Amino acid sequence: MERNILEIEEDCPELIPIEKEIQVQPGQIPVTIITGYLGAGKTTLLNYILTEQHNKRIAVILNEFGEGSALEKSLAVSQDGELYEEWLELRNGCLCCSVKNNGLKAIENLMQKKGKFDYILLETTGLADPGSVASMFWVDAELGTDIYLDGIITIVDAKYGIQHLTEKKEEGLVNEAARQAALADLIIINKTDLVGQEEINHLKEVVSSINGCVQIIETKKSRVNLSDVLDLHAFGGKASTRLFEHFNSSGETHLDKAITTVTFDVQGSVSEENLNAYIQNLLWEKNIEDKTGAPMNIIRLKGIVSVNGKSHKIMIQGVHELYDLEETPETWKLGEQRINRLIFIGKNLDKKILEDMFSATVITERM
Ligand SMILES: Nc1nc2c(ncn2[C@@H]2O[C@H](COP(=O)(O)OP(=O)(O)OP(=O)(O)O)[C@@H](O)[C@H]2O)c(=O)[nH]1
Ligand SMILES: [Zn+2]
Repeated sequence: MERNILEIEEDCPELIPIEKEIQVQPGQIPVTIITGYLGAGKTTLLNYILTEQHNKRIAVILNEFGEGSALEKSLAVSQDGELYEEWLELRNGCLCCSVKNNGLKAIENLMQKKGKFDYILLETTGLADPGSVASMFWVDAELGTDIYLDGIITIVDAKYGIQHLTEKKEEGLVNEAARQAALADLIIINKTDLVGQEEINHLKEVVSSINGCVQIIETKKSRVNLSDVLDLHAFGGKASTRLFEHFNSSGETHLDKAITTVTFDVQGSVSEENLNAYIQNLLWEKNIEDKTGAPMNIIRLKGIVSVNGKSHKIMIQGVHELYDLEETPETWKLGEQRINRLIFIGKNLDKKILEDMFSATVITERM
């Protein structure tokens, strides 16, 4: 069954940042990961930002070694072996360098120029799993004191996006494009000059069927408003979030075997121990199965929960096997219903099973 996009948007609980800047450590620099399939327009976006006048000091790490593409670009880089380590200072205050790997080394080098920039944009290779890049910022404590992950932006080619997103892979292999869409906090449908509005709308439906809670914008030549792409605070990490009040999940999934989004609301307060066990069974043990016996595979997990005995709302953030329970600055108000809201994006998800198992972690109806 086809769902219309407006409906999907209404269905989605949004994680809305409040008091945006408050929790960020002074001096911590946000990093946004720019991902998207080969040739979707990542470098175009970053070049656009590098050449626009915007009064921001942005450090941009370009991936000039797009695997399987841009042969001449990679030749140019390899001619001068060290070139990719070199940071170029541009007239509009931006810094730029190009790298041939996932760019983390470049970030480490960049941190020696601390004070010269306020924001980092990192392009991944077209076939990269942005989740594993994002994970580095979580597990690398040293990086983590200097920078925080602001969000993952996925660029989708308006013309070839559907083909990339729906391409069948051999059993056990992931569809890279679909994974990139699943992990996105913002999706940019680029190259809209190449197709009609009807095709764009169809692509939006496919994108929404994978990631039901993502904001989507349309661009030509990756031209965006900077304010649309920066400071998303998608991981909340150091920022506080709350979930949007309206929430009517249909939780319907229609593309069999494909990546889908499941959301639900459960009332009460959970036991922290049981909650951890629930998440770990899902993310680590992968021993929770759908009705057909296929293990659920969670790519992205977000939520706000009420943990028994805690006055503050707790935020859950997960990417692949990594997850965090973090206390937000927001407290549960006196008499406020304690509603736990969860969003799962992944494969073989069964809403009823996920919800029932979550409900089993609830130990008090209210406090
Ligand atoms: N028609 C059209 N072409 C575009 C648009 N945006 C980018 N392109 C072209 O698409 C090609 C690929 O763009 P890039 O920005 O290099 O794509 P990328 O995602 O960085 O590619 P890789 O790093 O190789 O994966 C370039 O030739 C761009 O000029 C657009 O909106 N419309
Ligand atoms: Zn590129």
